[in-house]
Amino acid sequence: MTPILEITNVTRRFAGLVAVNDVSFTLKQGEILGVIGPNGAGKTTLVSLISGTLPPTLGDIAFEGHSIVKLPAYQRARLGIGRTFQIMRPFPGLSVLDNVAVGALFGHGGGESELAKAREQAREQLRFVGLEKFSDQRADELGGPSRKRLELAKALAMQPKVLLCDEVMAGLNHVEIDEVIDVLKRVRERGISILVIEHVIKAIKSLSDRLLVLHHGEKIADGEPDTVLSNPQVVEAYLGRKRA
Ligand SMILES: Nc1ncnc2c1ncn2[C@@H]1O[C@H](COP(=O)(O)OP(=O)(O)OP(=O)(O)O)[C@@H](O)[C@H]1O
Repeated sequence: MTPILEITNVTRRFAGLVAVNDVSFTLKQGEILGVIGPNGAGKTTLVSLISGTLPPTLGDIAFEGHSIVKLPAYQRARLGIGRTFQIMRPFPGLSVLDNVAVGALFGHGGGESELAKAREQAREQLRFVGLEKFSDQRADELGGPSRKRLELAKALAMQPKVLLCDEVMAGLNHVEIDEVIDVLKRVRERGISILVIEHVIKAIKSLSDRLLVLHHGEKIADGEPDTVLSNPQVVEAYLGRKRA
């Protein structure tokens, strides 16, 4: 079966710095792939390269077997690539409901053409992530944990086939992390493939089918979570440093 995403020899340079260095991997249909690595390893850059907010310097990215590397971000979103942002950016003057409705209006397949339908779709996503009771509140008045859920609801309203999650658990407590894990597992049950960047090892281990490790922009491991986490190079590069 063709992988839903195929990243081939992708490199991204910023002036003298190589943020992502010749990285290749696939995301299979219906898979949850965890991406870990120390600060500055290139994780967010990788998500930006896939979603199209940054072009790669070299390499190719294919979605459902077709190269998307020349497409702008909005076209990739319409094909079915949704993402959350590490730095959350709700539209400040809009309600929680309308923040999500914007995603529904512009999402996969061109989105809902009418606002009423978009709001209905937004309501469904807010129910799904457990934020329905905040629907009429202004988005910029939400607390941190709820903003993380809002990011997820916004991305889901675009009806993606692939969801790219950039640290949706950062700053959450254990209970909130378990709730987000539950939401992401239910997202996968809907048939959506997920690439998730996370620093919380316990969370990403319980969530992911496979783990990929980046270090200084290079892929240093890719495989079954227990095997990857006991790889000496990974322990040295990531876990060792984190404990220090
Ligand atoms: N727009 C940019 N211009 C210049 N350098 C950048 C830019 N974006 C990222 N970088 C650099 O690229 C490297 C990789 O950054 P990136 O944000 O992808 O890492 P990360 O693994 O997501 O880190 P963190 O875990 O801290 O979020 C870093 O050295 C960063 O400073």
